[in-house]
Amino acid sequence: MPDIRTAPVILGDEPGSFPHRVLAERHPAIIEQVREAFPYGPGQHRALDELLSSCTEGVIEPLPGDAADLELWRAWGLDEYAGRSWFDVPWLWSESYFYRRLLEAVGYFGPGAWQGVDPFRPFKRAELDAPETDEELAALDALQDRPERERADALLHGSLWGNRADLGFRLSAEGAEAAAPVPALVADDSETLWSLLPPSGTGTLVLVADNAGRELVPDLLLIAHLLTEGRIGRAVLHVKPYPHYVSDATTADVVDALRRLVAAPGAAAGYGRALWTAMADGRLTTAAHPFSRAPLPYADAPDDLRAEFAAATLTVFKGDLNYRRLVGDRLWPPTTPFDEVTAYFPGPVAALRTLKSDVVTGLTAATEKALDAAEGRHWRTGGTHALIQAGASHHGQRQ
Ligand SMILES: O=P(O)(O)OC[C@@]1(O)O[C@H](CO)[C@@H](O)[C@@H]1O
Repeated sequence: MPDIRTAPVILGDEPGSFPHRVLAERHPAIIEQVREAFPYGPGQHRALDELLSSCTEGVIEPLPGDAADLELWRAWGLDEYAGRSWFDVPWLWSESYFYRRLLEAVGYFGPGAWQGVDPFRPFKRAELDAPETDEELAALDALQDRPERERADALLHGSLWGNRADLGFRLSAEGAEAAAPVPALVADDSETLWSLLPPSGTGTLVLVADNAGRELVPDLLLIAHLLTEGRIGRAVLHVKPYPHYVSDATTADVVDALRRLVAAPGAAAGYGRALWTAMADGRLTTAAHPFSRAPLPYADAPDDLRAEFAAATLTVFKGDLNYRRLVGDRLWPPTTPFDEVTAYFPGPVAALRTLKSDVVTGLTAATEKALDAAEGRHWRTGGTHALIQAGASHHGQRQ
């Protein structure tokens, strides 16, 4: 049985590795993409230049002394990592801190006229307005006459594969959407997941969202279905309090997605109206907990968040980053049981994720062997495979 304390934490220090490429190539590309998308002034250009040289050849700089979240970041490890190379500290930490610094550089935290302006908004909007979104919404019309379980499965898969539409990922994986996923699902615990949400259920679903746009829309459709069909009585949608990892959803993105749904033709508008009503009467709420953007695994979640997860009927984590944080950003042997790495979690938990980083658990030895034989390491990061994992037997013990 693998020892969960000894699987190595992923760093970005190995040239040629996926994490190294993210730090050395993706982050500079994101800086340039954001710079080109806005008519920023000289101060912002200077700050972006400084961030570019810091993250490629410099060291991690501390936050300004008056930053409102300074104490939070100190509690999350800033004092330990400041002064070290971005490549030598845990990759999860390094990436998360990069996004914090990017917001700083463009004046997101103010004071000033750029306070609160999401540097990723143009990309999120473009995706929401894309013709592909129209096509996906139009496909709902054909679903309406199908039995409940069939609709539930279709919407679960919509939410799962919606995770491929992550904008940051596309910067370095153009074409992944068109590639044939073989086998598409490397693990499928959907029966367990549905058994946790029976049609007569009245419980609470916590959905920890990932990306805005073409991922958030199907997440919302799934929630609408579960509420309307009585599989849950309430849903809490956890989003980020600040823009993060390019396309991560914030409350503003939820508003955009809901407005998009209610304005759509056909069945989509009905889902949108059901959600709008559920927001008004409190059956659907959004949450933006500070820990949602922490550079740490969910095993380190604070007590208030643990209590919320403990009280939920099911907590669903969406996407690659949330998966890394749920199981720990470590190089697990892929056959490490999902139940084992999530044993600390205080309630029933599920993950819906396309594979876009090296972390994976819960595979059978045969699946791992077949994937390695067919693709080498590419299946881990290419975004062409996905998993549905769920576990109900938890002790909630801290690691
Ligand atoms: O969480 P998401 O949106 O599914 O994916 C986030 C991601 O694009 O960012 C990281 C690299 O920057 C990887 O974990 C993953 O590829």
